[in-house]
Amino acid sequence: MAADVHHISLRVSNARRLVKDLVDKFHFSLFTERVGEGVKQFAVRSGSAIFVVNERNSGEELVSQTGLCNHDAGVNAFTERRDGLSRECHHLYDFSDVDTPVDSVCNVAFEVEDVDSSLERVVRAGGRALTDIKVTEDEQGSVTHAVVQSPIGNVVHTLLDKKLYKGLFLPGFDVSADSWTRKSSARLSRFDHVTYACPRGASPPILEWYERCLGLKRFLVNREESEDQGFIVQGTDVGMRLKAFEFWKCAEQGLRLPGPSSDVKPKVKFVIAEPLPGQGPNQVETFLEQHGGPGIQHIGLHSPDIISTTRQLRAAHVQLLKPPDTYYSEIGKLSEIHQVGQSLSALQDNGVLLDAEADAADDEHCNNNQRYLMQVFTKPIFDEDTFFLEIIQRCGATGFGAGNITALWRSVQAYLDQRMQLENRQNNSSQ
Ligand SMILES: O=C(O)C(=O)Cc1ccc(O)cc1
Ligand SMILES: [Fe+2]
Repeated sequence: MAADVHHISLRVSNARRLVKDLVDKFHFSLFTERVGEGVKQFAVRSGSAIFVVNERNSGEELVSQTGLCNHDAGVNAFTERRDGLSRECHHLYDFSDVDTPVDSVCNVAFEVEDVDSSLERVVRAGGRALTDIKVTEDEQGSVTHAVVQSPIGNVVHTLLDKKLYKGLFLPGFDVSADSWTRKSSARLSRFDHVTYACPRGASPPILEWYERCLGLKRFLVNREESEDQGFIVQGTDVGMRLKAFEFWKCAEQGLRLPGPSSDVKPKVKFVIAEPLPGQGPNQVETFLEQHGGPGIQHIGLHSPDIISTTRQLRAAHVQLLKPPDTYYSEIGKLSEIHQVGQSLSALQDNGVLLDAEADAADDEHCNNNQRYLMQVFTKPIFDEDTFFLEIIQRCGATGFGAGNITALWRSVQAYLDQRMQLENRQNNSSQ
């Protein structure tokens, strides 16, 4: 199935507050919104990355009476209907059957060639449609969509076809009254990857679902990964299994030689993280506990200039995770950094991690063909220790670096330990 991410929806208790943060701190622009009785949906964009911020509230009953629902496309032999229509219309292009008790990222919406055939494939492969096929329209044209349940917790996927639509975003959304935007010298350009957290042993059926229902394909996280075990990150205080998958580029575009002149848009990647057995409390389990089940743990956003973006984030008081002090003095790290032409002090001052692909960094003749990536991570952006953002700049590298994942794990662990100590101290002093 040829598809790509159209937008990602979040469901939060205070939508304006999050939108303001995304604009002020991450330099997204608020460009369109759908605000009515009991409904608040805002769309912000940076490059091709679009977040729809939906406000969760208790006003769902109100919505079926507001007349905002659009007509059904009619024929649908395979939908399990329940009372989905009014709830879906609460957050248009979404489905809020099970409302999350905490802020959460709940919908990765895909743009597809044809909703009918995509939905048929999902249902034939054992997936579940949550809504009928719907057509929404305004004077700019029409959009067809349907929502399917993902195999992961509260995450759903909206399948959208907007070939017949010329408007700014989607029918039902108006130009935002506020149009918040910021000047920016280092704007985030696109979604790079979406990382799910799931319980131990849960990744095989999840992968199968994505392959069967949506046609995504597994790829290896890095050269150290084994096909059946996934990439195992394990150390004294580290333990998780990672598997990754993506839409297969060639299925849609035919075989094209990759290279600087190629205009093939990189596809969003998906990563599943599951904790290994025998671990103490760790970041994947903390997510599952505080989120109330599996879901989207973090999203990687691509920056064309990660050092400038990180400086901008720090100036806006975004809390970023610092890697352990030893990270930059690990054996080989300095030469890895110099070999790809980056500066240790710029990376270290900003807490940016760098990972060069082994074969490229080891080969001293490989200077013009270096493949590396740089990453930096925020602390959780909601009230709970759940969802966070990552800024990533890829310079030829397509996977995920083993060294960086371990460093990230350790810095998240240090942050969680600190939070736990603080809570314990507060509890003790209030007794
Ligand atoms: O390295 C990345 O960017 C990943 O997305 C892998 C990953 C997944 C889960 C974690 O808790 C930490 C790292
Ligand atoms: Fe990531």
